[in-house]
Amino acid sequence: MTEPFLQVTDLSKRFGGLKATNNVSFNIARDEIVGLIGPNGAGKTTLLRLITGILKPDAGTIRFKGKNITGMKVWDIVNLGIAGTFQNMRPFRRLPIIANVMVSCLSPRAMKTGEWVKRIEAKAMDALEFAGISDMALEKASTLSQGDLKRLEVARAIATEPELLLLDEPFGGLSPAEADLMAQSVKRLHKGGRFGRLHSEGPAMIIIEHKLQQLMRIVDRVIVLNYGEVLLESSPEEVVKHPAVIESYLGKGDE
Ligand SMILES: Nc1ncnc2c1ncn2[C@@H]1O[C@H](COP(=O)(O)OP(=O)(O)OP(=O)(O)O)[C@@H](O)[C@H]1O
Repeated sequence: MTEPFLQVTDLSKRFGGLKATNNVSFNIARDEIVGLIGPNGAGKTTLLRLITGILKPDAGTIRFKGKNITGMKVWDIVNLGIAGTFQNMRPFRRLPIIANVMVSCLSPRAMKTGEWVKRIEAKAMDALEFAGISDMALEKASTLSQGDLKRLEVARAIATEPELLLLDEPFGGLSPAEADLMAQSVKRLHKGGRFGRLHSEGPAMIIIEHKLQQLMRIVDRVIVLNYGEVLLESSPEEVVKHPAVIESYLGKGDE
């Protein structure tokens, strides 16, 4: 039997007495886009941070392409092909926006031997173009709005040419029209191909998002978290109909 692409088993993480992630198990297939939803504080961001190695779990395992990556360093996990964007965005604020993306292009995974700075710059520019902020490339990252910081994070993540992309609220801070465009771009990226000099293998994706309208249009499956546990795992159509989801999540309105 072939190993699942990503396999999370009995994952738990506590912060003091709080069980932020409680015995969470799920698999992701190579060709999937999966939505991760749930009320504020349900443990969504914690779960993605555990997968990328920013946080270490107290218990459980994470396997990627058959390899146990539990507790590995972030940089090593990036090099295996997992990249993420996170709410707590910390760019190099004094550097130009394009330099922030060039740093990602310099990861051993993304950089081909003998590549010249000009080529890396061109690749970073393509990533910025994909994210819709190439016109601001030479401005300092400190000048970016919240919404544009999000786009910078997307550009930085895709510049590593990941096989698994973890997006934390990619539509946050964007207007409905901008969110629609970003959703289309995300879907296009998932299909894979060339974006200028950037090659996309068509990454599998896990997307945290409160803007369900845009999210449900692009995902194959949805995992609903509540109090750190998996409440439900189903198709978008089933999830939006589920009484527990309507009560605990949709009832509060599609923000
Ligand atoms: N570093 C930390 N130290 C202590 N508590 C934390 C830490 N990170 C998260 N928590 C707590 O863990 C719980 C889960 O937080 P998390 O950010 O994962 O939820 P979330 O589902 O992503 O929420 P939101 O939709 O608001 O972003 C929350 O109660 C949060 O306060």
